[in-house]
Amino acid sequence: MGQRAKEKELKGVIPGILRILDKFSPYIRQQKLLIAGSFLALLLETGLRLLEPWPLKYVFDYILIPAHNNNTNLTHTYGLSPVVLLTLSAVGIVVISGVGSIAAYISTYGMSLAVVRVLSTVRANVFHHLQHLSLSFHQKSKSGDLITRVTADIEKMRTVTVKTALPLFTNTFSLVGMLGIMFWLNWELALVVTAIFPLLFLLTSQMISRIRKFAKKHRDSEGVLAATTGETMGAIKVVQVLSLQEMLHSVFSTQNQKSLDEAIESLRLSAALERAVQILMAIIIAVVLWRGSHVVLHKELTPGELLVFMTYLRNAFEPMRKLSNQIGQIAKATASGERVVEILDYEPNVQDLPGAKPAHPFFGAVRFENVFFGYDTGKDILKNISLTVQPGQQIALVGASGGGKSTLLSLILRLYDPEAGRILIDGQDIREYTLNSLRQQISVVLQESVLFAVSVRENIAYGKLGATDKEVEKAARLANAHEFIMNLPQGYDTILGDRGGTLSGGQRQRIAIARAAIRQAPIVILDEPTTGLDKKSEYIVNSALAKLTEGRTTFIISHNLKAVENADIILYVEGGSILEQGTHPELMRLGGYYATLYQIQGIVEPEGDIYAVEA
Ligand SMILES: Nc1ncnc2c1ncn2[C@@H]1O[C@H](COP(=O)(O)OP(=O)(O)OP(=O)(O)O)[C@@H](O)[C@H]1O
Repeated sequence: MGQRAKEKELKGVIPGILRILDKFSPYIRQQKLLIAGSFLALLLETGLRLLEPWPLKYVFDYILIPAHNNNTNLTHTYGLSPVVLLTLSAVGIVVISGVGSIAAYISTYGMSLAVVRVLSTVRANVFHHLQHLSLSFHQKSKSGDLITRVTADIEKMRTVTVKTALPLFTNTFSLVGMLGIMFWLNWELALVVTAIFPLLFLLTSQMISRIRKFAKKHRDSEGVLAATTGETMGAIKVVQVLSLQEMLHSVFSTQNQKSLDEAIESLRLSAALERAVQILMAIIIAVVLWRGSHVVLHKELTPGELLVFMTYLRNAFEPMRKLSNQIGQIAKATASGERVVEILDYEPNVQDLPGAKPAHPFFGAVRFENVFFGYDTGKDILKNISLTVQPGQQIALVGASGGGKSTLLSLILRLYDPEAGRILIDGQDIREYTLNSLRQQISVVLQESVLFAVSVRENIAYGKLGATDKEVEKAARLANAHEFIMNLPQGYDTILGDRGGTLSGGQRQRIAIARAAIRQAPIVILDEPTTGLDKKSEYIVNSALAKLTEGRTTFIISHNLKAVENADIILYVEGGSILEQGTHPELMRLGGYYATLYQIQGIVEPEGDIYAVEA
């Protein structure tokens, strides 16, 4: 492999680290005092580490060797008697090691604290950012994978930075110091030692990018595993009903094996690199010992100095041996970090425009002007939609499945922005309002309302943050939910199961209506809110909805034409266009799509039955 190719491989990790540092720099800057203090302690620790072998040198050169040579007349050295020198050296060993340990403690603790603080801020920000990313991003992402990025990937970065990167940083510092002193003692021997660096560089650069590649694959596979687990657990009822357990188990096992294979490959590469470095180091030690002994015999170096040299080499050896493993770990953490940065790099495509202002309390006039929209570019789902709605009007959207009804209403909430045309509320383009102030004035009840695994009270109060208990109860009464809530084990304080799984469909809808009602929003969106309910539940939910929507601009999607025949405007939507528009009598007179559908429903469903077939 050519030198250029090797450089290219190393380039993967270093820019990765730089990208991560750059993205995290605002959070790192918040900890600058702590980092600076820990760095000073690190300098002191390094200095003392370099001093460690020197007492031995003095004992060897000035006491032991002369004594060994039968020099009974030991001279004073530096004006000190041999006993004082010996005592000072012994005390020196303890003091150097003691103070060095305190400095090491301060630097390790300080740096670790800074890392933990930075990463916990990063994690909180990633979570915040994720919540603000547009629906289009979330619809394309796997939630399990996103969870892994927020949890396991950040945790990986934390452990590796604290346990690996910081010690590596410290070791690199002392290595530089040791090399400086080695050159000062004997440049020839020091050159032999430095000869190892290009070799080390070649070896590690060759392996590092492969380790990183497998680590990234492994992390991605872990994300896929988490996604499969999340998806399966989230839909466990469907899985059991359809007996999908064995099929999903086999999918999971394949993914699991793939993830393990990648993990093993990156472990194997790390281990191979570590052993190779170990052999390299043994060769260097042998050469230095061989050559160093000659130098001592030629009196160019004292035996004590060779001892210092060898001690440095041994001290350097350990970190260097670990270096390969550490670099492997750092490569893995870099892969994790890049996955986190990937999220932070996503810009929400629906966000507050510059100059957006908080909306005034809406009257509820809504206007679509030649609106075009598609989820994927080049494929229009909505085509040239124009519509005018007066405050307080009830608008029903009916038509075939997949015609674009839900999409049309999601544009009012700015879950997506139109590709062409505009939507106005009270005469002003909704993009000129801040997102929050726009959405706060729209209440939504969907077909399957999602409840959170918190108390009933909190679930309702999520509709208006800071709502009082009185407001919650009032909303629940309006939604015909108060009675059944009071019959729950802890009333309003009953904690619901995941996604409200402990309640019936009708009860969930009524809590969702209470959540919508507490907002007292001037615009209400109902997307098939009674689908899937039995007759009795439907009746109760419908009466709650009637109270919720009274006097408010209301958009309702329904497949049951009888349920919406009293609407002020009925829109027949198909293929992304409004094909017919008017009141029930007008559309019946027209004798078009609506009238045909209405008649079909009347034939299939006996008169008065509020159930309807899907169009
Ligand atoms: N997130 C999405 N990404 C890509 N295409 C989508 C997405 N959501 C909906 N679509 C497509 O857009 C079209 C309109 O869907 P939409 O849900 O608005 O129809 P609908 O009239 O509300 O249908 P239904 O009555 O079944 O709810 C469909 O062809 C659908 O497949």
